[in-house]
Amino acid sequence: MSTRIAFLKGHGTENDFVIVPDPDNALDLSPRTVAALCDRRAGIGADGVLHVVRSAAHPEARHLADEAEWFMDYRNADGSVAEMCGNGVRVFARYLQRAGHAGEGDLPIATRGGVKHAHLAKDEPGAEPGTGPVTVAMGRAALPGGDVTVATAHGTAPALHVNMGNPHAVAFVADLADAGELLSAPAVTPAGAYPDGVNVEYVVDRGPGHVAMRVHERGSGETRSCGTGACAVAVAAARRDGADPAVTGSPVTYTVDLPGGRLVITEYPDGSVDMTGPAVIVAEGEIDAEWLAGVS
Ligand SMILES: N[C@@H](CCC[C@H](N)C(=O)O)C(=O)O
Repeated sequence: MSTRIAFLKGHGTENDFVIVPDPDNALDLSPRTVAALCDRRAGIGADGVLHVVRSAAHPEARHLADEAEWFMDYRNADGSVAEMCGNGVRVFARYLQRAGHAGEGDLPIATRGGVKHAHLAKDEPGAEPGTGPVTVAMGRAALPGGDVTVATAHGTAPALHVNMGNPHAVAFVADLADAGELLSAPAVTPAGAYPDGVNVEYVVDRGPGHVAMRVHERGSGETRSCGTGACAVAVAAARRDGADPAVTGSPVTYTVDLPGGRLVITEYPDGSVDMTGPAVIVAEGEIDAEWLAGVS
């Protein structure tokens, strides 16, 4: 009889995750293991893994344990590690709520990009419990400057370098189809602009304060949504539109439509960025430990 390991499946605007609760950090989630879990044919299938560990039990988060009880050990679908995942934080918060580790209201979550504060909204009257939107205080965007271009077989576009804890190149284009099929990562010039790789966003305007985007994620390919990407896009759009909350003293909000849904992003005069969107748990199950050992 094989041992079984609990998992859940969840998504935020269809950026989907295998959630692996492991409070004591007892599992060895190697890059191969993560890639096998995320495999959409031979595994469970997801854009990434949310490894749920107590901060005190993880060497990368121990120093944050006084601020946040839980550490989101996020991995991309290819097994690589990333600093932050915006949709992941919302889904992670929803999991903690469902598991009884958190209630409605504020919830600090440790990430490799520092502690992020999630806010689980009250459910609408009559709605299923645990279905309200989740807002995450994402911190400040950094715009290091420098000219960057992104290229696919379909063409080349100028892009803005934005860091939301993880790296992004944001390109405004005439049509989202201009990015082509995005089956492989767009080439970025200059080659050394992103030594650790980059997430690339293609953006079109939908109206005042309203954009739509596609994204090719580092380590996961084209996904149906990217929370940090939507924040990077909103900040890039605001600067392009001549709106800088630090200068005007007024917050700026952008609605960002993604293939998997809608996120609302607000940047405040102190530079902090909030992201609001849905977070859904769709299934719970058990991973066969023998299978996992075989693929690791
Ligand atoms: N989908 C995520 C971003 C996940 C990390 C990214 N692929 C990277 O390597 O930086 C989000 O919602 O932010």
